[in-house]
Amino acid sequence: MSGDSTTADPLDVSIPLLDDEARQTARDRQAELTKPPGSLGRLETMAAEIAAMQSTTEPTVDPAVVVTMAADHGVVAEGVSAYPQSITAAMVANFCDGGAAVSALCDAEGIENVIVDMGVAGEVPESVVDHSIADGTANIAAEPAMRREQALTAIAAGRSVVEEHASEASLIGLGEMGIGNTTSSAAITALLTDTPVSAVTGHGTGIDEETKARKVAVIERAIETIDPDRTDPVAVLRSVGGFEIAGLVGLTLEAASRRTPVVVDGFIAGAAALLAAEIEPRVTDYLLGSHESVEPGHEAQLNALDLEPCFEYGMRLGEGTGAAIAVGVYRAACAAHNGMSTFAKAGLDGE
Ligand SMILES: O=C(O)c1ccc[n+]([C@@H]2O[C@H](COP(=O)([O-])O)[C@@H](O)[C@H]2O)c1
Ligand SMILES: Cc1cc2nc[nH]c2cc1C
Repeated sequence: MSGDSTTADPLDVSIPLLDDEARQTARDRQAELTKPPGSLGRLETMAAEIAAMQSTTEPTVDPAVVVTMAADHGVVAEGVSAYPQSITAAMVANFCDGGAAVSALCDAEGIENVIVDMGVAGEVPESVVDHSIADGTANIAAEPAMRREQALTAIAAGRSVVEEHASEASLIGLGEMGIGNTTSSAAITALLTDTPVSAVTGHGTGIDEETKARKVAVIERAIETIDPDRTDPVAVLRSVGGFEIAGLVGLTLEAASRRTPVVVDGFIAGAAALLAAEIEPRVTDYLLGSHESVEPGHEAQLNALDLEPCFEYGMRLGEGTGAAIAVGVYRAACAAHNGMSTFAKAGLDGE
């Protein structure tokens, strides 16, 4: 974002059109590479789409950065998660020690993992990027999660994270951590995809059926009581969202404005992507799929965003784990595209 992020309107974003010429050049090259046309399947399309996003003849994912944003949720007081709130801060410390799943996967893929505190209720290590808005959101069962001004500050913070920690990134993966955030994400998804709450609410960290029924009731009551204007994404975000979700909204908007592809992770990242797309629909041009989450509402998000997942491995962890794995897939697509020989060069053109 140009200028001072504290005074500029965080929703004011200009997203460039995809470069159709670069996409066509990439497709033409794919047809000349030493393989039967189309034989690399979706890897061919992936390379061409990244070329159109980056406006280049040599699409790349490197350097790749996964940003993991963390925050707490007041709604955990309603007993909607299988784990206590303190796990959020504990996992942030684990990210910093390199001991989390996302840490191991980022190490394996040569990805930088940036950890951001957007509103964790508890002590976090000093090495964490600090954009904490408050010690967790309010309980949406009783009141809106945050003030509108807090939502806007969090979006601005997400945008500044790109400038300050991922300005050189060729690709950014969305990651998050926050006990209770599947409740927020289900509420956002129900509101923005016009789907019944029961159809988009899942087992999160592993709750039983009784707890899931309570989770559905809590979300339904929150939506009924707060009754946000569904056509105003910031109203939806501030009513039932979370600080880490708001940060990811800003991150996504800013990355797209810089032609940087964004790999959407699971259900919570998907909720952030839905909100970003409501703010600026062209953001969807710059989104790439990762896995298909076990959370039932993920499918409604992927449909609304017209996003194809790369794999379905039964994952439901978040943190940016799916995005980190997907980087390897997109890297493979770019490597084949850039590194292969053509029929003419390799003397395979039948002469
Ligand atoms: O990414 C997903 O699809 C996903 C699905 C289920 C759970 N999670 C993670 O689990 C936490 C939220 O689960 P819960 O049950 O506390 O709402 C949060 O830290 C997420 O990163 C993530
Ligand atoms: C241990 C643990 C790790 C997580 N990572 C993302 N969400 C999580 C939830 C729990 C409970």
